[in-house]
Amino acid sequence: MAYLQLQDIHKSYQVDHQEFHVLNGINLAFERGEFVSILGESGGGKTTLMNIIAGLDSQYTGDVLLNGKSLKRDTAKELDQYRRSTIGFVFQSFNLISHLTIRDNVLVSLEMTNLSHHEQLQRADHLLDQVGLSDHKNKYPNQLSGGQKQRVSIARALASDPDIIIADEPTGALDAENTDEILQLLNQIAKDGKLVIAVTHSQVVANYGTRIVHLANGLIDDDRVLKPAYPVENTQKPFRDKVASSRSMATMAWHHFRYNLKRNLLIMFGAAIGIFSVILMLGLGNGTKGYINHEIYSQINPNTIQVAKNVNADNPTPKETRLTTHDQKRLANIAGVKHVAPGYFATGGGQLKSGQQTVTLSLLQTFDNTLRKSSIKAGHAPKQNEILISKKEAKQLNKNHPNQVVGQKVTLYLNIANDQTQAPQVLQQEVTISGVADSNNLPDAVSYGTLKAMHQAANVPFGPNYLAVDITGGVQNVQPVQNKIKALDNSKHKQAYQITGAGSIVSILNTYVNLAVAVLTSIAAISLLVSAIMIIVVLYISVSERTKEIGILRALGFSKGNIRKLFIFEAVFLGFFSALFAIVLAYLVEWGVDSLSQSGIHYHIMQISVGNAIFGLAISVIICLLAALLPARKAAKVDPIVSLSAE
Ligand SMILES: Nc1ncnc2c1ncn2[C@@H]1O[C@H](COP(=O)(O)OP(=O)(O)OP(=O)(O)O)[C@@H](O)[C@H]1O
Repeated sequence: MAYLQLQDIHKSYQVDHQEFHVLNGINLAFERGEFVSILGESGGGKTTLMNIIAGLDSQYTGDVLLNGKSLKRDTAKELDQYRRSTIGFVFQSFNLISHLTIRDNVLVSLEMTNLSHHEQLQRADHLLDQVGLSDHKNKYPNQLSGGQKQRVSIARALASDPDIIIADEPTGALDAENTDEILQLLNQIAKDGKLVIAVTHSQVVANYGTRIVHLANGLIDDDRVLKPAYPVENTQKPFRDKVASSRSMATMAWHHFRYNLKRNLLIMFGAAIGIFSVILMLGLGNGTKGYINHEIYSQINPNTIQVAKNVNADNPTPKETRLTTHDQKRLANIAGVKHVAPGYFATGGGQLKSGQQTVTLSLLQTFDNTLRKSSIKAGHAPKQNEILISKKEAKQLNKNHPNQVVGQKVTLYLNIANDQTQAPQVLQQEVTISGVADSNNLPDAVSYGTLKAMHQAANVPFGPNYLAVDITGGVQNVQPVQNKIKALDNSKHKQAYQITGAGSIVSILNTYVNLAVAVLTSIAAISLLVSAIMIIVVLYISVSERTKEIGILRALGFSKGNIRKLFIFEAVFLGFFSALFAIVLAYLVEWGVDSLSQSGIHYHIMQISVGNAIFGLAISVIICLLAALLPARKAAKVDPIVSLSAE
């Protein structure tokens, strides 16, 4: 049984609905140790036959047997494996990968072996030494002469220690001296026990080998043995072949990424703009939210909330809004509630009178923990028969020195509705101004005891119309407790209580800010779409530019999956570095904006979190991955025969 056998090979091409016969029944048998030259007229089908032997073309009739095993029924993966382990290619136009060094070109084949990286390097260096190129291993292909390039391609063909070397016009582009050197190398390969099949037009080349096969009209018309095949001693391979790992494909993609660095920098800059805008908007959202919360929380205590009775009526009577000790106990029993204090909010308003001056009070309530002591600019919190007033009202009493009103005696008039007599009534009490609040918007405040005494003195029923609920721990505990309070019901209402006071609007404000940030981020995200389209275009161009490289890799035994990964990895690098670029840019802008906002509003209005940066990175990589899917698929589908014959 011959080592390689071609049985009745027929091959035809369909051109304009016409069948064009190229091979009309080829029968040949080859042994290892032979150096066979295939001669024949141009267009006679020599390359077509080589592609069939190499497992690149499976659209033929007849069979190719290797050690008696048919290639015909092999799957695409099995044919990849056959090329990887059994076939080495030497092309007329060398077909080296231009962005890889000489050594890396040889290493490409070695990536598909089970040798360690160190052993791969050793073997690549040994092979380059064998072809006399050890001094050139760090050069790129365009820095070599034609003969040197062909020697690299021979070193690459030998890298995976294949049993068959297919050389298509190996000396076609070389002068006489280089031709002689290459023929000596090919002859040595045959002497080492491999089967060398060379397609040639040159009788000189043909005479160098051990056998000449002549092809005419798609048939073998002459098969001459010049000398016996070289003896084959050891056919045991020193290592095994394997599918190239993802790591190898990533390394290869990285080489190409670096080789095209200038172009990639421009693409990355374009892609980074979108990511940068998104990160910036998120940072601005954090800052704005933080600023609003900071402004509000510096005046009110977020850990104390005001809880009122839920009443449907538009003008509820005081009795309807009054909370009982039962309500107080119910709220105190909720997990996370530290303390519940009665509070009163004067819905009817009131006035302060001092001599001829009258100040209308916009808001009056009991001083409770919702109001921060730190918000008192002058004086102290109100005790019995004292009142804390806002800055605005203090200015009405003393325009030039508002803080000097502290200690001044005034008369407090309180408008109430007496729910026994159903008539409006005015309560009055002499009080001392205990302090001035550091804001125009904070309510005036008296102690609960003061209000209680005023009502009792006039014999009017009194009770809290809200409860100040202190919540343990940090601000994050507030929402869960609020939710629990909202879940409580009573005989009249599904929701027995409502949360009131300034604290309740913080979450509403935050919702608005979140909404605004989401809108701005979505607008910024449109530029991401533009980036994605740009990356798709760039990768498509890259696939077209690299069809030859894809063909070479497929001929060397890289699978379709490997080729897909090659492009996907390159896209991931693009996405990753674009995002890094965007993150650095965003932090620089944050630094600039913050120095301005610090001097203006004394607050970091731009707050890019690590989470925002990671989000930007993830989005960028995901977009590039998605953008790479179609081009990578196209690359994997490239027909190696077509791409290798491309000009
Ligand atoms: N994909 C294809 N579609 C149609 N015809 C093709 C295709 N590939 C090759 N042919 C034709 O098949 C014939 C054999 O081509 P092939 O390249 O095998 O010849 P060759 O003997 O290697 O020629 P040369 O010595 O000039 O390189 C040619 O006539 C060519 O035009």
